[in-house]
Amino acid sequence: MRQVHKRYVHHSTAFIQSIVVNTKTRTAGTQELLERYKIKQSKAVSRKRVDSWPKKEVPAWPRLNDDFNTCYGKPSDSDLNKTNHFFNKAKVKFEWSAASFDDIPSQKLKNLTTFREPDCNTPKKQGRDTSIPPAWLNTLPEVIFLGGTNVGKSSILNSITTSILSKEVGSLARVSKTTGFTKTLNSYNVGNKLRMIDSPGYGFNSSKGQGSVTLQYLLEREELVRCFLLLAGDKDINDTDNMMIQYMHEHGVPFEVVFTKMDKVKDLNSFKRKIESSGLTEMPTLPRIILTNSLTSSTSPRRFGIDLLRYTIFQSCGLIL
Ligand SMILES: Nc1nc2c(ncn2[C@@H]2O[C@H](COP(=O)(O)OP(=O)(O)OP(=O)(O)O)[C@@H](O)[C@H]2O)c(=O)[nH]1
Ligand SMILES: [Mg+2]
Repeated sequence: MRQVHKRYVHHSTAFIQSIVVNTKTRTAGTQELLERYKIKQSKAVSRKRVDSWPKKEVPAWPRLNDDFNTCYGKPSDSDLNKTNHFFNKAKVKFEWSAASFDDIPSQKLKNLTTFREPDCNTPKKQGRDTSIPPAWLNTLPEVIFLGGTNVGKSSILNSITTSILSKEVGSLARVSKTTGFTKTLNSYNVGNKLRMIDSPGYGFNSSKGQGSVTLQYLLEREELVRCFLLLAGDKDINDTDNMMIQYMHEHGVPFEVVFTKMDKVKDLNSFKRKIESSGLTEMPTLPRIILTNSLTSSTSPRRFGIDLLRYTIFQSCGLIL
């Protein structure tokens, strides 16, 4: 019986069954062999199913992240792993909020040390503590998310700082359906290596003051290393977006373009035509074009493009070559 086990252990169920039928002797050993074979087969089938899931989950649009950025080449797996590891593990802290450029703590300090004349006659104000936490004053590279109101600036900040495996996005920056929700520049310290700045959007339900704080920040902030201009994938690029692109280009402000809400894009061909006719791919500064979704849905069940965005941020901060 032992020999039969050895000889037929790799044969098909039908063949083993035929032996059983032919001999008409359903011995305990053959039965056991059959059962084991069935279990092995069912495990192989379920393994196959698991392997084929991710492919089915990838919609067509994330592949455009390669097509639109051919001049940069694909980041290596090891670099992507390094950046993902950093953003997955880094402690992220909200630090300051600024309604005007001079409200930014380090700018406030600079102004105080530059312009304040010693005035011995004025008595010191009592009670109010105006000290700035030293942690807010350390110089770190900064990136800013810009774009129209409701385009998904606060959501992308949450998406970057949430583990890529998690479907639910964190709520560090406040997100709202109300257009024009973010009213100030808001700074988030990421692992004490860099700062990400959320900004008030331009366009509908924004104010002149919010626009000027952002523009002043773009021109004067020494710590700024890269802007990420967000455009909604499911909407047209409007005049204000074009003015912003022109403004950054003319003033030599380095920027990349991030398309958000790609999960809402129904016609990928017309999306491609939109990019081609926008002139973005012909700009001499060659902005990266990064396509993302911060919310998951049945058609985009994972958050795509976030790893490339994380990598680009990390690279622009000089944290990876
Ligand atoms: N479907 C989809 N919705 C998104 C995505 N990103 C953001 N949203 C939604 O868009 C709305 C606005 O998102 P916010 O992140 O608050 O946008 P914002 O640019 O910060 O808006 P303001 O602060 O008002 O300028 C919210 O209802 C988000 O849930 C996305 O990738 N896909
Ligand atoms: Mg916002």
